[in-house]
Amino acid sequence: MTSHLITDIGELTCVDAESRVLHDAAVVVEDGTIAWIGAAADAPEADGRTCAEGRAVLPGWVDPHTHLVFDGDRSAEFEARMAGESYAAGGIGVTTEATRAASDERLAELVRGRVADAVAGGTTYLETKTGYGLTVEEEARHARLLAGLRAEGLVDEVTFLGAHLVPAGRQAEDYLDDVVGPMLEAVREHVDWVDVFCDRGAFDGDQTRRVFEAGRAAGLGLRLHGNQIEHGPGVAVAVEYGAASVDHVNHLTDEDVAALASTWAGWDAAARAGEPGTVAGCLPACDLSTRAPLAPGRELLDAGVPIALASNCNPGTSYTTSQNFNVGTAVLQMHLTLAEAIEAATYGGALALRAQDRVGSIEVGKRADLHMLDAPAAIHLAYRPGMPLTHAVWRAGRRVA
Ligand SMILES: N=CN[C@@H](CCC(=O)O)C(=O)O
Ligand SMILES: [Zn+2]
Repeated sequence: MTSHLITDIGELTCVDAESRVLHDAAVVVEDGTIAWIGAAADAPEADGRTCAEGRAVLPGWVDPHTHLVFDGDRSAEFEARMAGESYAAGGIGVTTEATRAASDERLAELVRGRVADAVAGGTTYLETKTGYGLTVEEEARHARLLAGLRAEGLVDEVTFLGAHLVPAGRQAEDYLDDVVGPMLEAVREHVDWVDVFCDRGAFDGDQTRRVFEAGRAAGLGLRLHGNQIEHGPGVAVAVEYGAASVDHVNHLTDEDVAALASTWAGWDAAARAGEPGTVAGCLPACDLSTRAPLAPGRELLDAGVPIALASNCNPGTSYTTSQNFNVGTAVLQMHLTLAEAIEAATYGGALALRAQDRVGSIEVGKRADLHMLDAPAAIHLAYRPGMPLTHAVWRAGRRVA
């Protein structure tokens, strides 16, 4: 057994059920797991030692929503949007064409680079998706690539998003026959989740139900892109099927918020036990990049709906993996407290991936995923937006940045 002591931590944000923030603290990691937390003065001896010199430490970010398998450039589309164009789902087809043309080696190199960027920004637990293949062969190729990276420990959860867009030249129902049939069959062994883009220009409520039925029957967890472009059935379908998360949530009615809150009736937040409901995934970088109204994170929290902050890294709507940026923006623009924003980007993401018993907080027995800032307090994430504040990152106790 090897142990490592991280000591002289100026501010330790645990994100545990009591929301403890310790000062002059220390953490001991043993074989990749958090073994001890307490006052630096009381810390036990360990084989190795890192002195934080008063810096702040928090859990590594959990990013429960990314699309990292893509090639091609859509900066012109972004520029047109900044000149007044609206975001439309059709851009997915542009990336699909470029991604299909990329070799396995090139795609793997691109994904590895994006994961490295995420880790360098403090992310230690990451979900990512297919969705720019949109044929049986291509979706299977992307799912295989991601499963390989998961086996290497580079990504943590893999999602099948064959229902991202109806590809050019296909009819929706005919394409969905593939998605719920041979495509699902081909990706099944490589993926953990199934996702659907339920919105204008993509799939409607009944089409989403069809994919959910098939995904559930195949043993996959359910997640959804919904209520991004306009108000629609996304949240209602996510609630109906007990999806782990519904992400974007820019256009919500009071009924949507109440329906999401109702899914948490079996969850004891104080004990962090019971049956978790549907997490609302808020994507501030995406909202800014599409000039959409920021997701109503404040209202959702006030209504009792746990939220997650995710990067949604993709070439169309959110070309960033920076959770530091999202946390700063959530405080500055979404009116979350710092504690709420950090929890949403750590424990909230873990809940959205049903990984809350393993990651998302600094507690004895959890995986030692730690993020040290080059700052004495985590509020610097909002106080100094855009600054390179990540100083060191440990994933399962191993220093990765
Ligand atoms: N909205 C659906 N999918 C992505 C965008 C995909 C794209 O435009 O390439 C998203 O989550 O924002
Ligand atoms: Zn997305």
